[in-house]
Amino acid sequence: MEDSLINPSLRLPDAIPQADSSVLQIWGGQSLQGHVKISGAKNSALVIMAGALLCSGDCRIHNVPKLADVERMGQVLSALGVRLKRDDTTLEINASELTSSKAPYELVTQLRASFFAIGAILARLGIAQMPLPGGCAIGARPVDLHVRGLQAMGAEVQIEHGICNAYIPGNSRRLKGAKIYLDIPSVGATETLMMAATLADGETIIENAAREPEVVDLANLCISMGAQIRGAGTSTITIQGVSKLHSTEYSIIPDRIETGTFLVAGAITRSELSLSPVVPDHLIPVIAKLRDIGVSIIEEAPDCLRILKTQNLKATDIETLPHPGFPTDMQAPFMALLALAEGDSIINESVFENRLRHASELNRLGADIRVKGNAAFVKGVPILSGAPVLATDLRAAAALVLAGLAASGKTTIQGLRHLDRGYDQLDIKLQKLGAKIQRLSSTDSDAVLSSVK
Ligand SMILES: CC(=O)N[C@H]1[C@@H](OP(=O)(O)OP(=O)(O)OC[C@H]2O[C@@H](n3ccc(=O)[nH]c3=O)[C@H](O)[C@@H]2O)O[C@H](CO)[C@@H](O)[C@@H]1O
Ligand SMILES: C=C(OP(=O)(O)O)C(=O)O
Repeated sequence: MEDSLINPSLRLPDAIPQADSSVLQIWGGQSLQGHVKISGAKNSALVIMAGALLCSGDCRIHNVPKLADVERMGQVLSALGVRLKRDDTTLEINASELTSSKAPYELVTQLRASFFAIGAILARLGIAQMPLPGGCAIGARPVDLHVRGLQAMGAEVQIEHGICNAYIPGNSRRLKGAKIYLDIPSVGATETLMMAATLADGETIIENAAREPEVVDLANLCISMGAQIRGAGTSTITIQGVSKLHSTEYSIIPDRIETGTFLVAGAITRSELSLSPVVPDHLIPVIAKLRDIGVSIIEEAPDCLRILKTQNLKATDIETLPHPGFPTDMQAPFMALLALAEGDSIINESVFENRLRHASELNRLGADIRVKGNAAFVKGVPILSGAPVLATDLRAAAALVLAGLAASGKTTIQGLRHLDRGYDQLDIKLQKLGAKIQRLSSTDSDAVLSSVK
C-alpha cells in the first residue's frame, strides 16, 4: 500500500444512514424470494481492526461490512494516528506510526469492541488510556476480566473518571507471558488478552477461553502477521510472544448472526431463500433450533444454505450459552419467530442479565410473552399486527424488523441507530427480496410519528 493512497481519516461508506430519528416502515405479510449476499462479520471486523494495531506495517482487510460500528472504530484508530483507506469492502490499515495512546471518550463509549484495542495499544506503546466501552445496553458488561488478565501480564491498571489507564512499568515496555484463567469464557477478554500476548515476552496460556468463530478469525489474522498462537477455537489458547508482527492481507469470515437473521426472515415469512457466503459449521445451534421449529434448511454448496418454505412453526425451548451453545445474539430474532409458533416456548438468556427488553415491544405487535427474571415464556399466537415500536438494542431491532415482516399491516420501528451499528443495509437487502420496507429520513419520520401519537 503506498503512502499516497492513504487518507488521514477513514472514508466512510455512503450507504450508512446517520440520523437516529429515522424510522423503518414495514408493510408485513409479503413473501420473500431470492438470494442474500451475507456480509463480513461485525464482531470479527471490529476486533480485526484492533488487531491491525499490533502490526507496524500495512494490513489489507477484505470483506469488511458497511456498519456504523466499523465507521466509529475507524475513527478511534484515526485518533491514535493510524492511517486508513476504504475502498468498498476492503480496508487498508497502516499503524506504523501510533501517535497517541489515548482513545477518544465520545467514540469508545458508543461501541463495545473499541475497548478490546487496549491490549494491542498497550503491547505496542507500553501505555494505553481507554475509556470504558459502550455497546448494547444488555447488562452491566464489566471489563474486570480484561483488566485482571493485563495485570497478570505485568501491567499496572487503574480505572478513574471512566477511563482505564494501563501502563507497563520498567524499562522493557513489554508485557510478560502469564497463565490466565478466565472466570467466564468472555469473547472480548479472550481477544484483548490474545492480542496483548502476541507481543509479550514469553508464553501466555489463556484457560477457559472463548471459542467463538470471531476469536478464531482474530487469531488467524494475528498468525498471518507472524504471531505464534495455538488452540484458538478451543478452551485453551497458547501464545508465544514475538518481538514484531509483519504486514498482511486477510479476509473476514461471513457474519453468522446476519446469516441467522436472514434464516429467521425466511422462516417467519414462510419463504424460500438462498444465502451465501456462509460457514454452516458456525451455525450448528441455530440450524438445529430452526429444524426443531419445523424449518427445512439444506446445504446447497459448502458455503451456501437454502431455507425452504415453512408450513407450521412449532414451539421449542432455547437457552443461550457461550459458543458452541446457542448464541445470545440470535435470542431476540428467535423470540420473534417463536411468538408465531404453535405452542409454548421458554427462552432462557444466561449470558447477559438484561437482554429481554424486546419482549414488551413484540407484545405491542400482538405477541404473548411474559418475562420473569432471565426467562421469557412465549405463548405462540396465530398472527401479529403492525404497530409503532422502539428498538432498544441491536438484536432487538432485528427482532422487530422480523416480526414486522410477518405482521399484518404497518409496523414503524424507531431506534435505528442500534440496527445500523451491526447490520449491513438490512432494509435494502430485504427490499431486494421483495419486502415492503422503507426507511424514512428524520424529517419524514417526524410527520409519521406525530401522526401515530
Ligand atoms: C463486539 C463483540 O464481539 N460483541 C460480542 C461479545 O461481547 P462481549 O465480548 O462484551 O461479551 P463477553 O463474552 O465478554 O460477555 C459474556 C459475559 O461475561 C461477562 N463479563 C465479560 C467481561 C468481563 O470482563 N467481565 C464479565 O463479567 C459479561 O457481562 C457477560 O455476562 O460477545 C457477546 C457474547 O457472545 C456477544 O453478545 C457480543 O455481540
Ligand atoms: C451485543 C452485540 O454487540 P456489542 O457487543 O457490540 O454491543 C451484538 O452484536 O449483538
